[in-house]
Amino acid sequence: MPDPTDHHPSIGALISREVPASLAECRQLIDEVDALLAVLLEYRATISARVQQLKPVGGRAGRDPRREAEIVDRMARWAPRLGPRRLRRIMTAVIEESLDLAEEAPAAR
Ligand SMILES: O=C(O)C(=O)C[C@]1(C(=O)O)C=C[C@@H](O)C=C1
Repeated sequence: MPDPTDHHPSIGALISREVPASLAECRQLIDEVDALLAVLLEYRATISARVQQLKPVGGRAGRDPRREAEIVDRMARWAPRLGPRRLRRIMTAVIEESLDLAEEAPAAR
């Protein structure tokens, strides 16, 4: 898989900055990164809700552990310090919350 920052150069520029030395600057950068994470999580949840409508069995009943393991393994290539164990915990929460949202508010058709 190509480096994801190849397609999103502004993200590449953001993460290639040196980690700041001051608390205020670190928090400012964290706020910037968290805003991006929020936008991406929201978008991911929207796509996941659509997938639930497209699968023969959607929602929690159609949970696919093999697909979830593939997602984590692929992500671990781009987040080697977090690694698969932490990423699995993070992505399990992300996926479960997405399925929960999809049940509450199905994707618009
Ligand atoms: O790919 C799927 O089959 C999905 O339902 C999407 C998704 C996800 O949000 O990534 C959600 C639940 C599955 O267990 C696996 C992945």
